[in-house]
Amino acid sequence: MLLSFDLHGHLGQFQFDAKCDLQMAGITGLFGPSGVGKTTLLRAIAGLNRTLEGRIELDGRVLQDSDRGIFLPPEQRRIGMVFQDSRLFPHLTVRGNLELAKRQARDKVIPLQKVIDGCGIRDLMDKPAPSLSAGQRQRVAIARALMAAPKILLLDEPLAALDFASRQHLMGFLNDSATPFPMVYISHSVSETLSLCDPLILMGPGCIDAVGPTDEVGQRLPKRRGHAEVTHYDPATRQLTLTLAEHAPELEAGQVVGLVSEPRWLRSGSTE
Ligand SMILES: Nc1ncnc2c1ncn2[C@@H]1O[C@H](COP(=O)(O)OP(=O)(O)OP(=O)(O)O)[C@@H](O)[C@H]1O
Repeated sequence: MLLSFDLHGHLGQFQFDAKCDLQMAGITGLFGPSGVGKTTLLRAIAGLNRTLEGRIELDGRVLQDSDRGIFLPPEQRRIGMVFQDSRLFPHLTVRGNLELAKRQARDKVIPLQKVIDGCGIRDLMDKPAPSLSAGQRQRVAIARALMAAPKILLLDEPLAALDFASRQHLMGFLNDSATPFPMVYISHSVSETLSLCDPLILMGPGCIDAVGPTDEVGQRLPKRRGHAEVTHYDPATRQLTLTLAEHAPELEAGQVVGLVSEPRWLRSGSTE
């Protein structure tokens, strides 16, 4: 399924000019520093941003062509979108939200039970939407977007509110679900992007910097340097325990995170 866009315009002082032809399959990562226009691009593709001029075409269908005065509204684009702070229909339960989405689906529906298990929302089904925590709401928002069976799904930091275990579980499920619904996935986490996404789009300020297979483009992602304190040293096994001094969700338990320089206290066999 081909997604093409050629969009340009201003958002206040911010200048945007991005062009790309993307063969959508699986999960495409959209990566770049804060403020370069990732959300702006996804909102434009979904039809939620009328400020940018230009052309968007998905699977042979023109969604926007400013020269010809074409701008399909979001509900006619069949594009799903999950934001970091997605809202659910507040007057409905979780089940009600999912059933409503299912009614919009035309084909390729994933069985409800599979979505419930994949998103880990079995215990939430009869809860009113406003009673959910941020992480629960996020899981339901992903489930709802999948139930609507969009042509493509745009995910803007969808796992940001989730704990490590839920994130791992959902990443596995999204990976499995990406066959019928190709996805574009924004994340600030380097490890999440590298493990989940292929190909990758790298954005610079208001523009596309690179597009290509994760093997190649992934080399350009920033290498993170973690600051950690030594909280334990066992002289018998010479094993160090480090505690990260900052939140670094992309670093996983058991991962080698760095090198201790000048470990004077190591030589003396003491942690003083
Ligand atoms: N409605 C608006 N009016 C003026 N400027 C805007 C508007 N929306 C976005 N911008 C500006 O456009 C730029 C891109 O914003 P955008 O949210 O798309 O970036 P981003 O790459 O998604 O950032 P982040 O990773 O922090 O979410 C920013 O400089 C932002 O201030």
